[in-house]
Amino acid sequence: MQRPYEPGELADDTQSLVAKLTQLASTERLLVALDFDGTLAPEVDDPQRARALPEARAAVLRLLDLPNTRVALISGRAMASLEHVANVPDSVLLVGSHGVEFRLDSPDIHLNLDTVELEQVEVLSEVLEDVAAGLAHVWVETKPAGFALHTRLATEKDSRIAHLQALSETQAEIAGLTVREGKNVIEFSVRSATKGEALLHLKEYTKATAVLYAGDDVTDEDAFAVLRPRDFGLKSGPGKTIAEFRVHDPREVAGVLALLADLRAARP
Ligand SMILES: O=P(O)(O)OC[C@H]1O[C@H](O[C@H]2O[C@H](CO)[C@@H](O)[C@H](O)[C@H]2O)[C@H](O)[C@@H](O)[C@@H]1O
Repeated sequence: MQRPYEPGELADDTQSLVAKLTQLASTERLLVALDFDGTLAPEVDDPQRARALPEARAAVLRLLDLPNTRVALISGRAMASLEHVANVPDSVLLVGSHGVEFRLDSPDIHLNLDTVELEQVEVLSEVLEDVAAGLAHVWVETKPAGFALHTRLATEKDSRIAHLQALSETQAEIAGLTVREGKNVIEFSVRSATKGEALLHLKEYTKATAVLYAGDDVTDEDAFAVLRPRDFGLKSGPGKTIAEFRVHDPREVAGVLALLADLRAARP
């Protein structure tokens, strides 16, 4: 088992990270918004088996208990899948399907696809299931307003074919489709929404005076893009980013969240 994270083990530029985190911790109303896969939970082959690291979960629960502090998860997962894998108290605000689905302080989740969208979902399903059927280890995950085509366990060649076929065949059938490329996945949605729009909505909803956003994938860049100078952007893992700070992996994300909880709990 890995030993617990110690402050001082953070990746690059620890001093400025701690200084900015200290400033963030003193804000009046704090929103901590977190991506799930690759940020709180290490990547695994079966999406339904992904779980937040125990230390990440513990830090989230500590933050949740602090006054004037809200915690949100903003994920590409469908809401039902996010609820299942995250298994967090109802007071955590949830955003699913990259900003298409919201679970705020009431249990109701409204989506209400119109007739055209419902037809598009059906066409998408047929096209993508067809692509997946012809290639080994390529499979389709269903979401309320679209689908994710997973290629994690496929060969590089099959993965390329899957992406090319899925892109050309879906776009030939449906105009204006939202397409998002992620880690070993390509996603198609009949509703357009971004994590940036979701974060702005949550910021307004919580009346937050400052925000921490942490994420690891390309779609998280939309959320980093709406952060203001007083906010805190944290990228988990490698890859191009506009986030101000970076750590190596979910374990280090958990370390940052634990330190934020310490700093916020200790503020006068
Ligand atoms: O926005 P996120 O919370 O990061 O969700 C992004 C996608 O996560 C899931 O897929 C990814 O994680 C899986 C589990 O580690 C992995 O097997 C897969 O290769 C990754 O792409 C989820 O299945 C997708 O629906 C999410 O959009």
